Amino acid sequence: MLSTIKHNKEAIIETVFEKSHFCFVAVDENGIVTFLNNNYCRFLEVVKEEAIGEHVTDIIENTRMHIVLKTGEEEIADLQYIRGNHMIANRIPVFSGGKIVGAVGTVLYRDTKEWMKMNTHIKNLLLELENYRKQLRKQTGASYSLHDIVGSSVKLNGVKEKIIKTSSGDVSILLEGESGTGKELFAHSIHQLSERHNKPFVKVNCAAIPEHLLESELFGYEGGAFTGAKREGKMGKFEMAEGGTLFLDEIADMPLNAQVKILRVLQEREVERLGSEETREIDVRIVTATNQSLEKLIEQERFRKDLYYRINVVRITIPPLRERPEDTRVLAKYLLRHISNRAGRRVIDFEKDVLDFFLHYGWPGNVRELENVVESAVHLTNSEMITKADLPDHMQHEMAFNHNSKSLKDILEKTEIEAIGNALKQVDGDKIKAAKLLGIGKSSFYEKAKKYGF
Ligand SMILES: Nc1ncnc2c1ncn2[C@@H]1O[C@H](COP(=O)(O)OP(=O)(O)OP(=O)(O)O)[C@@H](O)[C@H]1O
Repeated sequence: MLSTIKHNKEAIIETVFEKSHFCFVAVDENGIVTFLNNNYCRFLEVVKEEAIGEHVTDIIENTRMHIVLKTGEEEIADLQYIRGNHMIANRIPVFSGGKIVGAVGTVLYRDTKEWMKMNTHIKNLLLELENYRKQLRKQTGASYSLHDIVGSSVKLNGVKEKIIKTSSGDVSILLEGESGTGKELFAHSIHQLSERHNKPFVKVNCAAIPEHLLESELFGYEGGAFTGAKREGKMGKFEMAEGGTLFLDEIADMPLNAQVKILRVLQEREVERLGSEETREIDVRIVTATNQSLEKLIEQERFRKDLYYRINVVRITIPPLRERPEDTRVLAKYLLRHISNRAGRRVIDFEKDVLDFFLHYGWPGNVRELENVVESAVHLTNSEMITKADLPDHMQHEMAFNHNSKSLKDILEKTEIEAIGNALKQVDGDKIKAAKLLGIGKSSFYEKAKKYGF
């Protein structure tokens, strides 16, 4: 390559400067034009011989080449208005022996139309790519990947790393974590990162399907297998996930009968539709999630130990939001952007005290709770900023308290606010019942409720 350049230096320079589509100009340290290629001459409608030797400001409208000579700083992709158009220019100072000896300028696009054409072309390609991605996600059922999981706390990054390490391969993964921590997002990501990514991702929410339907949902049935069954029969979720991933969400709620059958399917790698004697081979990877302790359920004999060992080959624990407060701010901002776009409302940010509060709040409902709080605030706010007044009442109470939460009196008050709020929630706002629940008199309850604004 170097020897080709050496031997054909002039021809190469000629091609780069004269034959390429771009416009080039070079000036010396005083801003005098020393080179202007034919393209640029045509664009400026000047004669080359007459332009060379003139000061660049006399030849090029709105140029900044002389300024770059002074600042010594390059200007890349700058918009320059010239001959009725905005063009896109680069200006680069030339140094020799530590001194500026001139500058070169290139025009990348002679007008914004040219640039727009290129931009539209790229945008169209990106749109096409996104459409293919969407189609694939629709076909496979897995809509999220690791990129959709917002947050970069040490704890969350640790989880992401574990997911990356274990996704390829067929090992069964148990995701555990409190409700709303993002277990489903991680299950999708595992599928997307695995070799099975272009095969189906099928989710079964074990808590949402009535017990008597669970087996037919999972294993399918033959036509006429039971009263009410479809004539043509039905494919079960195991078969639907063939070649891909079956995500069993809320596995702790799986009835014991179904647990036995699932264990058999996992051991034998074959399913039998209800009402059929025929077995069908299946190749499915199992990912499960739980927000309850399976160990406790085993102690209570509500979960089978053998199934537990099958599904718990790799266990990944998703930490609650309160244990990774660094993620709260970025998540809140991401959710605000996402929700306000979807709602078509211009809400751009949170007031500082709201973000500070988010950082210290306990988030018992985790990211789902944060999502709900942002959603309701976007709809309630009257301005472009989310303020304390746009938050749910219980948060406003807590925020008011947090201002001066040092003394024992404050701590007692905080506890009272929490207890009263919780009691009222439990009894649907009935103050008499709430007073009873807390074991205090009616008038004392009314007094406190009034004090705290309930
Ligand atoms: N890190 C994250 N980045 C972006 N969105 C998130 C993140 N974590 C959770 N979410 C969002 O929070 C909501 C709850 O997440 P998800 O349903 O995955 O939680 P879960 O742990 O499966 O809850 P459950 O146990 O109740 O089923 C979803 O809308 C999800 O998109």
